[in-house]
Amino acid sequence: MSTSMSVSVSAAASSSLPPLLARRRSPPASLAPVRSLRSRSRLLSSARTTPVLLPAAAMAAPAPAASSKRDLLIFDAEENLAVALAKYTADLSAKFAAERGAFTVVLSGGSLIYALRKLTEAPYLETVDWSKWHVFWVDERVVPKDHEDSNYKLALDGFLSKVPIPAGQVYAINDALSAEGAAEDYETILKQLVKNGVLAMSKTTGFPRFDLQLLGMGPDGHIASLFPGHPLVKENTKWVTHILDSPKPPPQRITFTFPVINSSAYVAMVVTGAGKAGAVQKAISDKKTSDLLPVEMAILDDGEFTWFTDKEAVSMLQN
Ligand SMILES: O=C(O)[C@H](O)[C@@H](O)[C@H](O)[C@H](O)COP(=O)(O)O
Repeated sequence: MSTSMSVSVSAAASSSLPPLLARRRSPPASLAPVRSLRSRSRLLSSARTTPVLLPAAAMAAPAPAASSKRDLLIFDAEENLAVALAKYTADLSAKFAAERGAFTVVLSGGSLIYALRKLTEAPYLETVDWSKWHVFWVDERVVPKDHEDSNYKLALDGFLSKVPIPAGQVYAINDALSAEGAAEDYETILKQLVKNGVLAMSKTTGFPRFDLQLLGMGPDGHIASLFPGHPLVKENTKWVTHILDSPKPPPQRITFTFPVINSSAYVAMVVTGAGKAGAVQKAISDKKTSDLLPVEMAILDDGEFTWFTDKEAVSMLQN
């Protein structure tokens, strides 16, 4: 079992790092396997990062599963985060296109879409094999697709309209249905894609295994439309469910459930800004309480979970 978390900080940011992180640039010999450090270095080779390993006790997630791995990347500026996120995503696109002939990518709403902007520019616009992409939403607001609140519209305007992904491989919700109907319909579509081999299944969990989920986190620690204290965080049967009383407007949404998020091969948790520092601090702390935030419940069964953060988002970690 691997309970380590590796930490990488942008070289440009190192002089202003909190002492805790800066001090741990020379890790003791007893730390996590070098293998995991090597794989991170390869993946982020153009991000000008200096990987550092922290001991499990310092950066533990709650009970990681057998093959899960967690990394914390800290960037001095959102611009550098966006550069690294584009390379990370393009590298995974190439890997899965070669391995499976398809790349299943899940988007959230919010600031994540802006963070993907470098993928729409050179070199990625030309080098990524966009024909292999299949795009999904981890959550969607139950509004018409051209509504300002639509996560589909947000992604279309900021990302999808700028890259040549085949239209038939972009899986928006059916906005003519109720929230309950749209969730059931979305789950049916996922099951069809499993049958035809586009979407993988986890051999251990029995839930679909997306290649990459690109997620954001709210200041309250919510991810997808799974909110703190809401009964939906305990849903463990459905793949997709609905919510009628979302504390973040609009109230009606559909969302992937935790078993689907946690069956992913890769999750990028993209979190910036001081407003999220408290939730990041709680999520990364080794002191776990019974009132877990939804982001703390994102524990991959067999995959790699990577935080993409900026200095502001980790500003409470030294405490
Ligand atoms: O539909 C939604 O509301 C989003 O999918 C939501 O889950 C989002 O990812 C987080 O709230 C973070 O949003 P920000 O990055 O904008 O804070």
